Amino acid sequence: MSKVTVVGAGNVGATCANVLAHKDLVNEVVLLDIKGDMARGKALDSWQQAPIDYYSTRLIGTEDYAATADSDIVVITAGIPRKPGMSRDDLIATNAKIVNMVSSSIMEHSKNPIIIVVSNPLDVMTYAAYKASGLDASRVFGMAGILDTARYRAFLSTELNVSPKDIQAVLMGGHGDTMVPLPRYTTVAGIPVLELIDKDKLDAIVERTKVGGGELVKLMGTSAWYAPGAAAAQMVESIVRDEQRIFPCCVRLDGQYGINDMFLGAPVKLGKNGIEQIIELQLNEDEKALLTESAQHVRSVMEVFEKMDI
Ligand SMILES: NC(=O)c1ccc[n+]([C@@H]2O[C@H](COP(=O)([O-])OP(=O)(O)OC[C@H]3O[C@@H](n4cnc5c(N)ncnc54)[C@H](O)[C@@H]3O)[C@@H](O)[C@H]2O)c1
Ligand SMILES: O=C(O)C[C@H](O)C(=O)O
Repeated sequence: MSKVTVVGAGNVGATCANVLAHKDLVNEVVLLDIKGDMARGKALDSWQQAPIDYYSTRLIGTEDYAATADSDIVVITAGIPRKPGMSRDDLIATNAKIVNMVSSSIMEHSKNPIIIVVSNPLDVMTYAAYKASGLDASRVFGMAGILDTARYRAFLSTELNVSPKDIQAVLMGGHGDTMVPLPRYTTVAGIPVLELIDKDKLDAIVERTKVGGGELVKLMGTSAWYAPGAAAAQMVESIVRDEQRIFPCCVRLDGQYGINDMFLGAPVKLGKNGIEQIIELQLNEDEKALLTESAQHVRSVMEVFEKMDI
């Protein structure tokens, strides 16, 4: 694979492009934005970092989809972020149109790319990109779970005073306050987390994780970008290197977990073909109930999307 396009040269997109360049994975990263000069400026700035940080990935900034031709992977970060007091779902009216238009424009220039959606509301925007692109569901998926578990792992790392490198976790459901962190599947260097932390402290961390995006929106007046940009780049890396890594991603469920025809967070294997496998965990009744509640919420936002005149 030789070419990745990142659409949206704002906070998340520019960070993702910069992290990708540092990984030296591909020949070219195209950064596209309706603000062409902003995209050109950020691409040039990142390219001028190459002699300092030693990478060869060329960065091109543009507003012209012709420059995205034959992209292997496209990361969509175009769209507005939320402000304090807003939910991610409040972004749907603006972002559905943007994601729809971006996905169609990408398909005019690339035959069979893999699309990773970042724009919010994530689960429904991934569905929008799937519909507009006409690609197989294994090639259209969303970034959320890596970010949400990273927050959960970071909070646990602070509480337990252990390296975040040693904390493994998985999380399911929609990318919103109904997300489902799974303590039963959380380990610290192989030790079940419940052997290391009191249940009430763990419950507090789970609750903080669920509103982790909102915590940052309150602090900054806009949403996060360092961890989100790096999370999307990590997905690209697993695909380009065909690593077959297992991450929670927003994927189309087709009967798995008893859920049909909707995009929702679940653990998957990521490789050169995109989603190589959806992993079905043996959830207990409580976990299943939380997942059902989360799916119902995403379904209600999907219904809003279906009624929109795009
Ligand atoms: N999935 C996640 O976990 C996650 C994490 C962080 C942010 N997000 C979402 O990502 C999106 C971007 O966030 P941000 O902080 O980078 O916002 P931002 O405002 O910094 O950047 C968005 C960029 O999109 C561009 N844009 C708008 N319409 C466009 C179009 N039609 N074509 C091309 N570019 C267009 C804007 O010009 C802007 O530069 C938001 O919707 C945000 O909610 C999702
Ligand atoms: O919280 C947001 O609005 C952005 C993103 O979904 C996040 O979780 O950081």
